[in-house]
Amino acid sequence: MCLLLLPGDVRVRSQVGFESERRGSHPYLYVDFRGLVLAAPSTESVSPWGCRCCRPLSFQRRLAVSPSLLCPSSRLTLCFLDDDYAGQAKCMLRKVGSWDFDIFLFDRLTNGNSLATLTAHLFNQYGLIELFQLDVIKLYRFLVLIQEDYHSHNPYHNAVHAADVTQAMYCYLQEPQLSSSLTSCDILLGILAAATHDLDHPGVNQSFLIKTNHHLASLYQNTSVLENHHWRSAVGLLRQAGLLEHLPVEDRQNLEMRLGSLILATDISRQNEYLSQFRSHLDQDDLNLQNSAHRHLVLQMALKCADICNPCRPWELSKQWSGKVTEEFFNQGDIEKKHGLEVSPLCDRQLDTVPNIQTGFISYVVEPLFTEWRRFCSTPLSHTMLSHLGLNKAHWREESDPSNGTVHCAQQSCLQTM
Ligand SMILES: Nc1ncnc2c1ncn2[C@@H]1O[C@@H]2COP(=O)(O)O[C@H]2[C@H]1O
Ligand SMILES: [Zn+2]
Repeated sequence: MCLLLLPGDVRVRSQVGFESERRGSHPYLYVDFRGLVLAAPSTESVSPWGCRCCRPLSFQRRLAVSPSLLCPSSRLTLCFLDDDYAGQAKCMLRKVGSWDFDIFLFDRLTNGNSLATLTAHLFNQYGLIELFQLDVIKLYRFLVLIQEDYHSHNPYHNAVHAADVTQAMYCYLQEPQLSSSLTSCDILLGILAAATHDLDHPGVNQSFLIKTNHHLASLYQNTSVLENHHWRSAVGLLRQAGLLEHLPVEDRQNLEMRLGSLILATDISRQNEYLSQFRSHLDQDDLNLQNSAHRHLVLQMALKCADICNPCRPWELSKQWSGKVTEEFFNQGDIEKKHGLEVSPLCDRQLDTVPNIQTGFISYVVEPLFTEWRRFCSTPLSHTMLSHLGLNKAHWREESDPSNGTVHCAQQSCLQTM
């Protein structure tokens, strides 16, 4: 059984090629989805793999081009993978629940389509399409829309980060305590929230938006500005794709509200609020996963963990994320300097260093969260994550300049400004 829509699938490639020749420049899309072959005219739903205009092709072949409805200023390209790459990507998905899943490799093997591919796979794996009677074409359309709504030029807040968070979320959803109590609605929301939690991220933080009088800051009254925007963007794309339009209006509204509550929980400046609430439940040992409010809190905590789990990944993966997030911070600092604005904490490439930022972030933000998570979920995965975290912190400590101890304090105050 083929669980995955991969553009490299031989059937997909050959049928598109055939239709493409027969119909001139309007190829049909044929997608293998759980053994089902679907067809959709490209003029209606375009490529499930989205617009390549902003993203350089890696090492794969460009075989067909179709007009774009998603990106009118450019043309959509259907890129098909060599069978080798498709095979390797499919192979990787068999281990989608492994903590050492290499999302960077997966993104290359799917030609930059890790988010859409992974999310579609998880929808399939959980049977969400049948459970929620989803229209697969609308689902593809939605997945393409979200993938393309991430800014590919952001070093960190791009679709690969969203794919990484979605993969981590899947690992947490598989934890026995969660898998035995979550409803299919919780699972749908968990995956949707992970995939959309940073939609349309501009690559700068909230304090930058506030001090530059960005319209989003005034729209959301300087409160969880980015997270509100990610949520509203997600709702906009859900409605645009019509993915949930067949559901009763109250159910749809309820899903949208819960989605918002999950995404808003990723506001790192509010971490202590969520953490104290979670900690007090753990202290009183009163979390009851039959209670929907408690399950929702656990989902919020799971998403928060997934969002900042990169320092808990094996070193080779973790250090890549550290480099990317710092590059984005420093880019912001460069813009601030250029415009004579005060440089935000951690954003000064002349003063801040990757090792110092990492040791501070791990000690003050990541460790406290994952320590509580392990109290809740004392599983091999939780122990593995904390063990990587300790090793990675030791790596960064070795590399950090001992004379630069002030950065750790800066990191604490930075919880307010991230
Ligand atoms: N490895 C890291 N080092 C420093 N900050 C990080 C790291 N990973 C995530 N973050 C910050 O944590 C924030 C979590 O929410 P965001 O994804 O919006 O933005 C993230 C970054 O600002
Ligand atoms: Zn994020």
